[in-house]
Amino acid sequence: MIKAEDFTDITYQVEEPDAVAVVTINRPERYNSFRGRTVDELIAAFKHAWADRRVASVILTGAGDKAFCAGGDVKERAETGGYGETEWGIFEIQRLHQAIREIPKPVIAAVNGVAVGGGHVLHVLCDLSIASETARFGQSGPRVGSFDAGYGSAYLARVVGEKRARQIWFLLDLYDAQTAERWGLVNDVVAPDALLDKAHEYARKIGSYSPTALRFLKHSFNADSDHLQGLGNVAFAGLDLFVESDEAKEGAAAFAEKRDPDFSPYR
Ligand SMILES: CC(C)(COP(=O)(O)OP(=O)(O)OC[C@H]1O[C@@H](n2cnc3c(N)ncnc32)[C@H](O)[C@@H]1OP(=O)(O)O)[C@@H](O)C(=O)NCCC(=O)NCCSC(=O)c1cc(O)c2ccccc2c1O
Repeated sequence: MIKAEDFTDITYQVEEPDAVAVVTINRPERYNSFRGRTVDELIAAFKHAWADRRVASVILTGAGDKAFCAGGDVKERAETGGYGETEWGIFEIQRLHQAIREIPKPVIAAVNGVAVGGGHVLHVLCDLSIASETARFGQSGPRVGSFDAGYGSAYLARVVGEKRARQIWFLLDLYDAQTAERWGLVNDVVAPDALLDKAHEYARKIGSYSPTALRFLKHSFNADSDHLQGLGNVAFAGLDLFVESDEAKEGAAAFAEKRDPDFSPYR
């Protein structure tokens, strides 16, 4: 497992007064999109936080004021056909989803900018989400030749309801923080410079409560939707094959070349 001092794509800090681990995706030049290395580091960070008795909750955020996370690094995918080197030679995004759900401590997303594609899925999987007033939310897979037919769609529908989830995935618009709050996609909306303070306020409260009670509650909330993991296994197996196709490659290439994709041959 990657040691915290070797992290290149994220930063990891334990802030003891609030008993919180702050995990920051640190690729602002790529809108904090993730490659394989980023995903490996995020998994390691959640394991560090899980094992550390000083930590009662985790804040997940992005560096800078533009992006929380723009999902998979589409430029890397367009250039290399994949998401780059990883520790085990596997792109372990599903393991990251599991780590966020299974760590027996609440995870708070502090959404500081765009949360799009796989980055939107990350915040949806967090236990709580706080948005900056400037945050924007949405999915983009069908525009760039991708989809998340596991938690990213089925669990999203539990959060916002079927119609809104289908709207998010079929229209691919971006929604502002106020709309996200109205839809129940985020718990709070605050001014950009108050975002981390609000996240720490949540963490401080959580840190004062019984960790065992919180652990049972988190597992209990999860139990009802844990079977979606199986759906995710099917979906990601399909996605691995789909991203190899000309149709999916057209989506990634169009994004990198700053043009509209032409999916008409694949109808
Ligand atoms: C995020 C945006 C809506 C922001 O739009 P805006 O107009 O504000 O900014 P720009 O478009 O000018 O972007 C600024 C700058 O950042 C670069 N950038 C943005 N997003 C990415 C990205 N995802 N990868 C790489 N680089 C990115 C952008 O190119 C600009 O750089 P310049 O050098 O040109 O200045 C908008 O940018 C946007 O729509 N971005 C793409 C969002 C997206 O499609 N994400 C990927 C979805 S697919 C995915 O997430 C995914 C997840 C998985 O878990 C998978 C698992 C297995 C296989 C595939 C998976 C997968 O595809």
